[in-house]
Amino acid sequence: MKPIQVGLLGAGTVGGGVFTVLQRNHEEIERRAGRGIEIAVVADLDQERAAQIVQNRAKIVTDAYQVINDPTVEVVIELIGGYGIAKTLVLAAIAAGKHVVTANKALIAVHGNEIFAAAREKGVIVAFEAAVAGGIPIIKALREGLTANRIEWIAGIINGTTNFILSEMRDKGLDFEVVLKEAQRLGYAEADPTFDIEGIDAAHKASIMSAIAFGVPVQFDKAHVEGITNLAAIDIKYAEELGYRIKLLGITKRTPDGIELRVHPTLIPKDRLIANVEGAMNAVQVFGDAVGTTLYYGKGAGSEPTASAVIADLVDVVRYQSVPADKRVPYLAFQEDKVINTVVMPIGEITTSYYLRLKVADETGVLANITKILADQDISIDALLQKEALAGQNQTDLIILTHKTQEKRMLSAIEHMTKLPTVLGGVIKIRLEELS
Ligand SMILES: NC(=O)c1ccc[n+]([C@@H]2O[C@H](COP(=O)([O-])OP(=O)(O)OC[C@H]3O[C@@H](n4cnc5c(N)ncnc54)[C@H](O)[C@@H]3O)[C@@H](O)[C@H]2O)c1
Ligand SMILES: N[C@@H](CCO)C(=O)O
Ligand code: NA
Repeated sequence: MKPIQVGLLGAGTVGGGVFTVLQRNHEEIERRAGRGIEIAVVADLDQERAAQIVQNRAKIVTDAYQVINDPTVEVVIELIGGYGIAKTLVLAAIAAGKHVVTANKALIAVHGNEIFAAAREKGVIVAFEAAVAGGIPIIKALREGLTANRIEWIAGIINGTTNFILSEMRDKGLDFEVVLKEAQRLGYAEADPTFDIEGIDAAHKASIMSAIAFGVPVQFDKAHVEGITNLAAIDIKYAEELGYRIKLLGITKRTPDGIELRVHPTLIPKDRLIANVEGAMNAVQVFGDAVGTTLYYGKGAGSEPTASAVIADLVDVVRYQSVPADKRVPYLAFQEDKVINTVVMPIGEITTSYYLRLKVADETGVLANITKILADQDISIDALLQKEALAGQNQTDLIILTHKTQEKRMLSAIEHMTKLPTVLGGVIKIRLEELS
């Protein structure tokens, strides 16, 4: 049988990996798929770079529509990125009746509902394993492997760039900017690295996982997003002293009042496996009612790890293209007419524990005032660390860990604390999750 003909849009970091891995493992891949896979035509605006990557293994064109409209092309891989032209091209490919494989989490998170609706109409597959946690088969795990479970929550380190930055800053004392440049050089960072450092990329991925876990539409616009740019080195240090590590987590939880969907720096107990995921590595922890906790670990970025997921999707297309559309695993794991519009709770409504850092005057009665404010909001203290005042200074750092409370109660307590004359400056608040 003739190999399935694939068209590639965007021959960059990931596209290069797809060529390399397909070539190196073509025998194994064909034995698994039951049919060869051949990238026949590639579109890239940067002809020079594309030529270096493609190395005469496929025809190269500049115009993406030449790929989409090529009658021999059955599957289009979209590796351009972003939700601008990529959206137009993916919808055009679907309209032309092509199956689509994409690594583009921004596109799926923002326009996924529209794209899946168009694909359903045309009966084509849209596969996006590479979009969440790169090479880790987390989409497959959530959609298929865990399908017996009522999933309760997911928490993941799903952005390699920020995990790399946090690890290098902590271990080597390197500056934020230096580490970010290195992440860019290694090909981990997004075209616009603010997507990484401001938590947007992680929120894209968390929104996709949330939809698949809970049978809700993709709701990136409802996610609460905080990145790592306001995180101070001193908080990483104090967290360590208290037995915690700070990670940028993407979290989604089922609660009786709705779904929590949030990305922010989070304290995690140091002895949790996920707390020890370092460098650009990713890990996703999923709690299902039947299976309990499961953990998925691996490379979430980089050329070949991401290509691993793209090619797995290509193999799925080969295997399932002849299966009638309504008999395939649904795009978002739940049957389309069973997707429910469960509310995503505003951040004030969520419940979690907290780390607080206050700069306080080194005077008697300071602590009593602060603990009273917390008690008034019904917030219970779990641990307290008061640093010794430096010689000649009559101010000191006070660190408080609380038990779980509602965010709006905490915000109210912080407002009251800030008004105390003995609390100097703002109160730093970082959320804390036990993940057990
Ligand atoms: N790099 C990673 O580790 C990684 C991991 C997971 C997912 N992704 C996702 O994979 C996608 C590709 O990432 P990448 O790192 O390979 O990007 P890249 O910037 O290395 O490659 C993108 C390529 O697309 C080309 N391009 C841009 N506009 C085009 C157009 N209109 N027509 C044709 N080609 C065009 C560019 O010239 C470039 O060669 C993105 O969606 C990214 O978020 C990347
Ligand atoms: N910029 C992303 C690439 C993988 O999606 C990261 O750093 O994880
Ligand atoms: Na993946």
